Amino acid sequence: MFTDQNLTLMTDLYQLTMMQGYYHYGKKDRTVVFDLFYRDNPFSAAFSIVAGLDQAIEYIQNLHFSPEDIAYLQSLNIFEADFLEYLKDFRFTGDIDAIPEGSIAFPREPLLRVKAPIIEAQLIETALLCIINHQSLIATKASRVVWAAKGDPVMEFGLRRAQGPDAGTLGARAAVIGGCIGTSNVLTAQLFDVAPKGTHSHSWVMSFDDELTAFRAYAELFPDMCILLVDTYDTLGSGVPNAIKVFQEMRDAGVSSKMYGIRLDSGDLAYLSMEARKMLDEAGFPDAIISASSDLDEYLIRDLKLQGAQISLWGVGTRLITAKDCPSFGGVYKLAAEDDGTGVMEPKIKLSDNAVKITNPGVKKIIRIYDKQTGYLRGDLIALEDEIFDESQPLEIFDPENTWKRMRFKPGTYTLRELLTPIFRGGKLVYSRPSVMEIQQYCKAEQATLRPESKRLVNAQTIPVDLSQSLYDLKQAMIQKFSAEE
Ligand SMILES: Nc1ncnc2c1ncn2[C@@H]1O[C@H](COP(=O)(O)OP(=O)(O)OP(=O)(O)O)[C@@H](O)[C@H]1O
Ligand SMILES: O=P(O)(O)OC[C@H]1O[C@H](OP(=O)(O)OP(=O)(O)O)[C@H](O)[C@@H]1O
Ligand SMILES: O=C(O)c1cccnc1
Repeated sequence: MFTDQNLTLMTDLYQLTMMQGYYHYGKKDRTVVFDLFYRDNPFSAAFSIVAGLDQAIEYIQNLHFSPEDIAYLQSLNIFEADFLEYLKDFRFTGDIDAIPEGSIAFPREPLLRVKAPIIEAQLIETALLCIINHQSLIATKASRVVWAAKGDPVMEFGLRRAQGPDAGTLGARAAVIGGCIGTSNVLTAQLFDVAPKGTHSHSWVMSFDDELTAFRAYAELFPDMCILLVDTYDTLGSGVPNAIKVFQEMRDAGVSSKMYGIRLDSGDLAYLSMEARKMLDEAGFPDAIISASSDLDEYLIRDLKLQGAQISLWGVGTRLITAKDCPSFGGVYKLAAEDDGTGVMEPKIKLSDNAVKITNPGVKKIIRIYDKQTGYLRGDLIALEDEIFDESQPLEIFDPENTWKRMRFKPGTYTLRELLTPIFRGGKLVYSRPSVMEIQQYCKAEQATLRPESKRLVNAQTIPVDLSQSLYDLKQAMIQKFSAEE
């Protein structure tokens, strides 16, 4: 199931009952603004990578109630006839702005901003969250795995252990956005024009009378992607020696391979890789690749490197595709403003006893601040949409929780960039959709704007996300007003 199909009923029932309510009470066309944002980075990271926008676009473009959908809703006997009639011509007619896929993002920033009639904006909450939450989670996890691999290529191998076909296929897409060089999932490779990657399995070896014959047969068929799995019987006793025999036979026969080597899939990967490296080097195959898989993640890869593992190609499955140590991305979708009836967008706020759960009111934008000299990201500012920031002026930002914590930037020392990009205007797509490999390149450049301290796997240095003075003042005034009304 993919987002180029009609997924209109892929929503929570309450969105439809509320739509019926907006219709019934004559407020369906009231314009509102919703923000899609999250409150905490997954994996205790200092940032997240946003992904899934392209599927969100397809979802919006295909949004309509088919005759079957309407017949089904009618069969529930909870919707009024005129509302069901209205649904026949339902389409998304609003505006969407979003942070481009592959971007670095931080908590509380609107990743996506929907401005639309309330009846439309309400319906799409669930699907947008489902799509963006999942891919952002996997892209972020992948960026960590790739970071731990320190420049070694990482292949995504998780399909068989993903939480279903969509998670496996779109998760692999997100993994490539996060930096994986390719995926074993051929459907992902086909759909998104990314590299299919792979070796062979134990069953291949076991299906032959002996390991050497299995290796020879594979090498003959696939000399240019000849990564032999050496751990079926005895990694150092037979696997590596048999692989070396086959590499020698290829060389003797004048077969030059673009890519050859071994894969380790069990045992002590550090020890086995170091021993295998020695054996391959001594046999005259210093360019033979040693790849590894076996329940790997960013921590194990880092650890294996610290142990001196001689692995230069990584296959990462289960723990990446399932984001095993943090299985959800926690994005939410909250009302930020509503037309007051005269065309003016009135800010809305959700209060909470928990300060971080109080929403930021109003129609907002995100301004990213870079150090002009180093290009490093210094902080983000969430501001009201009509605010103007001028790089030729000094800029001061402050922590909204601890307002004495301030950062000051002199003119000439910083540059600004607005993150939210127009995607839909009046229901029409106005965004040119980049390819997954273009998004991967952009994501790499994005990550280069972070200092290494912010990419650490544990205790990463956080980056300030502040509110502009105007937004801060508005928020405080609204908190006071609603607290006083209680
Ligand atoms: N040198 C190492 N240091 C830390 N972790 C390692 C090292 N070598 C392997 N590992 C990890 O330890 C775990 C190995 O688990 P385990 O011993 O249960 O299985 P295995 O060696 O893969 O064997 P099998 O597949 O036969 O069950 C994997 O997550 C693997 O990545
Ligand atoms: O360990 P992961 O990170 O999840 O990577 C994917 C795993 O899937 C395969 O194992 P599996 O036992 O399913 O099949 P095999 O017989 O090919 O080893 C492969 O050998 C990896 O170990
Ligand atoms: O090609 C591989 O080596 C592979 C593919 C899927 C899962 N594990 C390994």
